Amino acid sequence: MHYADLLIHSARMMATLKGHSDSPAVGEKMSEIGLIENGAVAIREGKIIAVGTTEEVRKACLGPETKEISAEGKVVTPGFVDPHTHVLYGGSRENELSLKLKGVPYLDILKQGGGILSTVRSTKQASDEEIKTQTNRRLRTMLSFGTTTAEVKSGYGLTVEEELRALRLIHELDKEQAVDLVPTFMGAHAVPAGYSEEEFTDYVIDEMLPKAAAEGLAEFCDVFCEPGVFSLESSERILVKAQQLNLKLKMHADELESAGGAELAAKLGVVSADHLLKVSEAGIAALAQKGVIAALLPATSFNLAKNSYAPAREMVRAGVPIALATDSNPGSSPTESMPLVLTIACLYLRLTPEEALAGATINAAHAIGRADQVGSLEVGKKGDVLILDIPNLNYLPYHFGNNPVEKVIKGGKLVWEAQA
Ligand SMILES: N=CN[C@@H](CCC(=O)O)C(=O)O
Ligand SMILES: [Zn+2]
Repeated sequence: MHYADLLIHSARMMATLKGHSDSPAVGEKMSEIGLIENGAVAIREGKIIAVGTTEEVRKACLGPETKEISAEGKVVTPGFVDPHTHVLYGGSRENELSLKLKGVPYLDILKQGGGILSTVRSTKQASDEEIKTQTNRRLRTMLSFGTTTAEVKSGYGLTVEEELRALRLIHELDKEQAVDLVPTFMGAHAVPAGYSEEEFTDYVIDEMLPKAAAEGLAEFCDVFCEPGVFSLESSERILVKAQQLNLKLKMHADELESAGGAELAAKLGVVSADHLLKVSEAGIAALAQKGVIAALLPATSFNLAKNSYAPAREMVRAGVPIALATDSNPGSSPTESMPLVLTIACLYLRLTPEEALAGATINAAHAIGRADQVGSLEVGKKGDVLILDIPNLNYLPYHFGNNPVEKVIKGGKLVWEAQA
């Protein structure tokens, strides 16, 4: 055994999330978070080389050059994985708050040329540098709230050039800052003026997807499948084409209306179906049967302020793997905070803190094809570790609206620390 570069020790409680890397945690297994009291984790050259009690890990890998960090009295977890974000954009949409408070529905704002289409305009107007500066600030906030890996979608371009630009910027940002980014192509995010849904679907299939795939710019393809945006039929056509181009699939499904989105997700065998507020019983059964991950976005439900949340308990009972994400975007979820998502997930999705943590780490890693690298504290994985300044796991969702993160370690390096 080699000596560690970094050894984090004496954690009052360390949640390793071990044992779920081959397949996502489902049902009762979502509560098995691999707790170790007085836990320690050792990292060398960016990767985890030992996990166990402080005594065991010190004995195995403490060397003369090893840097040590004490987590005494604190909780240690893997870095959060945020598997659904739209964090790359220009501008903001706080002007839509008053419309929302007057009761104007989200899709009506879009139909009037606002919503997503308003962000498409502000993104187009912004230079590459402006978009990167704004997105970097958001990514830094995500990091400060413990997110070490995040999926990021295009979808505020809606032309070939603008969608490719977004994907290129995601690649550049991935290299330039600490949060690891997984790029998703989402040209089918809204239908711009001047197109029918069918015409724009053809454009996505014939022009956008082949170019995005040819440049190797995206790992996943996602579609906003919702009556009034992209129908089941259009969504299926787009996703089938994406699959032919070797992209992995995701779907925004059954968010605002129950319309067979989950059933289509299961039929296509997508990696994750996201939102699912209005998923049908048959849809839940189909997701469970196909092992499709339900990526739930409770901060979006909270922010849409309609008292409507995904039926998470039914999904856990049915054996659907649950992941949690911020959905960070300028309209339906302008937040970067996974701890806030965990609180809303416990209070309104009725997940236990253990289930919520599994959803925000290992199952989230599965939802973006990274479970071999992140999402748990296990030998061989990236040294992405959080030290949370809380005495136990219940405290994480319990004390809401603040930041419980004391230190963020990414690839064995301290990349963020709370002010003393
Ligand atoms: N629902 C569709 N897309 C995003 C919202 C994007 C926006 O409003 O800008 C979502 O997942 O909530
Ligand atoms: Zn989304």
